[in-house]
Parts: sequence; structure tokens; C-alpha cells
Amino acid sequence: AARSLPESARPPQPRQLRATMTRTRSCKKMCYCLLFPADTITQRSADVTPSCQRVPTDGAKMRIRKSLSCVWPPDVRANNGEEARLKSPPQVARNDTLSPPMSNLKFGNKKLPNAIIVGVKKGGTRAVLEFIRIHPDVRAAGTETHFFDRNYDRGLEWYRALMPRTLESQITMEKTPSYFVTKETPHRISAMSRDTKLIVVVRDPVTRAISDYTQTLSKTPDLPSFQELAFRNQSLGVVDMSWNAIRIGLYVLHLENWLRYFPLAQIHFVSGERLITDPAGELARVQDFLGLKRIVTDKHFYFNRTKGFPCLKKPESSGSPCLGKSKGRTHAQIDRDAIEQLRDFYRPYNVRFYEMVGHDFKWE
Ligand SMILES: Nc1ncnc2c1ncn2[C@@H]1O[C@H](COP(=O)(O)OS(=O)(=O)O)[C@@H](OP(=O)(O)O)[C@H]1O
Repeated sequence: AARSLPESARPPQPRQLRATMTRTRSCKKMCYCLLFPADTITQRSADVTPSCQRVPTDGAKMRIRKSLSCVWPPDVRANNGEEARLKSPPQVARNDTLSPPMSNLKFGNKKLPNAIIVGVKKGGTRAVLEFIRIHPDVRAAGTETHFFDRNYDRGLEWYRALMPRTLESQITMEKTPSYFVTKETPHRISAMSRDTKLIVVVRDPVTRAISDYTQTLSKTPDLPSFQELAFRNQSLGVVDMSWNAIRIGLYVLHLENWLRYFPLAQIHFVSGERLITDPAGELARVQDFLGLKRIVTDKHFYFNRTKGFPCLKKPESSGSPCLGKSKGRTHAQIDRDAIEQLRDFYRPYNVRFYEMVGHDFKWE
């Protein structure tokens, strides 16, 4: 009976079904590849593999974006395509309906960042960047660019070239923690764009100083003791404010400099402590601040007991779900008196900082 029907009215035959499914799968693979090229995470190569290149024509953009909305599978949305981004790039199947050939496509443009994590060193800046970049509307430079402090003379085009390609709807981000304490940086960022959104991850300045010292010690084993560096005269309780590990923690002083160029509403403060105890809560506030839909939620995290930190739920194949060994080191042992003296030293600065930002971080 089927033979007597016109071809279009017949139920699909097994071979036709297989062909349709293969085409759909090929289309999906191609789209992941286009949206999440290899440079998103690794920065190892400046661009995607030849089989996944993209073209910056508006026509191509529109075509891909339209097709994405119909093929994006919920399971990949849930992990934001990390799997697709981190696996070796899928092969693009031959598809005669696409013109120009997909092998010539370069997709999206490199934009100057809309949002920058400007500090603070050892506050938890890497965690915030890695957590927010799983959002599908965020793409980020993986390494610290140090443009506004060390590389400013290279010019904005040099800086732009370091950024990942983004769609019109996506936010470009970078993080360089030393910006927060560099005098020239606020002015330079506002010269790039006064609309730049700024994120500062702050942490108890005493713990931050010890973390900073621990990191330096890991690279310089013959470093003087923490106390020797932190105090001009420990018995008199005179702190050496010129030591960087101490100076960085004077948040209120650095913030005053930023407020000469940016309104407070354009600066979002993440609590480094809560980032560990409630990463989803902190990320919800970051997403709100960036005007993003709350897509990164508690479903994306698990608490890794061995590491003692929240880590991302990611497929095994996509690399370590936790940040590297340089995050979460065991801190150098510092005697309690020194810690108490530093708490007394920082207290008035912390109080002024709480007042300025309108939030008590409870570093007591
Ligand atoms: N999820 C998760 N995993 C690992 N580490 C986490 C996490 N969340 C916050 N932190 C804290 O981040 C601290 C390192 O901060 P930064 O990334 O800003 O360091 S750096 O300035 O880029 O070197 C790091 O400091 P240390 O513990 O002193 O190593 C951590 O306390």
C-alpha cells in the first residue's frame, strides 16, 4: 500500500530516518563548534581548528544563530557547552546546503571587555572568572592580560586581539587582579569605556596577606619570615604598609581612587569567603550585576572534600573541575599574636570600607 502513495506522503523508511538523524547530528556538532571554539578555555591556540573556522559576515551570523535556537539540546545547555568546548573539536560533516563552505567561517568579533574582574590578588578572582564563564552569554580571556598596568603602551588594538570572539549578545570579560591597586588603572579603564562594569573579589585582608605570602614563599623558599616582612617593629605593633602583601588589603584607600572615575553602582564586590561557602549565591549576584539571566546555579557546583573548595560539575573529559594546585594551598603558619596585631591594624580600614560599599563583610 505504501508503494502506491506519493513519495512525500509515505512514512519515512529506515534508511531515510538514518539519513535525517545523521544530518541533525552533524548540524548539532557543527553548531557547538561554531559557538564554543577551542580558544574559549585554553587560549592555547589563537583560533579554532581549520575544520571549525568561522566567518564574520552578518549573513553567516544570522544563519547560525537561527539554526542554534532549534537544535540546542537541553543537556548541553545545562553545562553550557563545556563538554563541546573542551573536547577535541568535533568534525564538521559535509553539508552541501551551506554556502560559503563552513571551513571558511570565522564567527563573531573580538570586542574590548564589557566587564573586568579588577581584583584583588588572592581574593578568589580565578574562581569567579571560571564560574561566570560557564554562562553561555559570557566569554573571557583565559590569561591575565595586565593591559592597564604593564602593557598599556601596546595600545587598545593589542588588548582587543587578546579577547575571544563573541556574538553580539555575549559579554567579553577578563581578569587581572593587580588592577585594583594600580593608581593609573581606573583612569585608563574609564578612558576605554566609562560603562565598563567592574568586579572586585575581596577577602579578609589578614588571610589574603598570608595567602599572598604563601604564594611568594612557594616560589622563593629563602624568603624572610612573614613577621619580618609585615612589621617594621613587631613589639610596638608597627606594620609595614609599604609591603605589597599588606598594602593590597587597604581596600578603602584603593577604592577611593576608583570612585574618582566610576560610580559605586558600577562596581560589584564579591565576598571571597562566601564564594567558598555559597558559590551559587555569589554567582547569582554577579549574574544580576552583569544583567545576565541566572543560569549558573547550585546545580553547577559540588563541594570537593579533598580540595576543601567548591568545584564545577564538569564531564571527566573536560579537564579538572577544580581550580589548579596554586589555589587552595595550605597557608604558612603565622603566630597568633601577629595575626591579632594585623587584625587591629586593618580594623579601622575595614570599617571605612564597609561604610563606603554599604556592606559588612564581617572580617573579625
Ligand atoms: N572554588 C575555589 N577553588 C579554589 N580556590 C578558591 C575557590 N574559591 C575561592 N578560592 C580562593 O581563591 C584564592 C586564590 O585567589 P585568586 O584566584 O584571586 O588568586 S590570584 O591572585 O589569581 O593568584 C585561593 O586562595 P588560597 O586558599 O590562599 O590559595 C582560594 O582561597
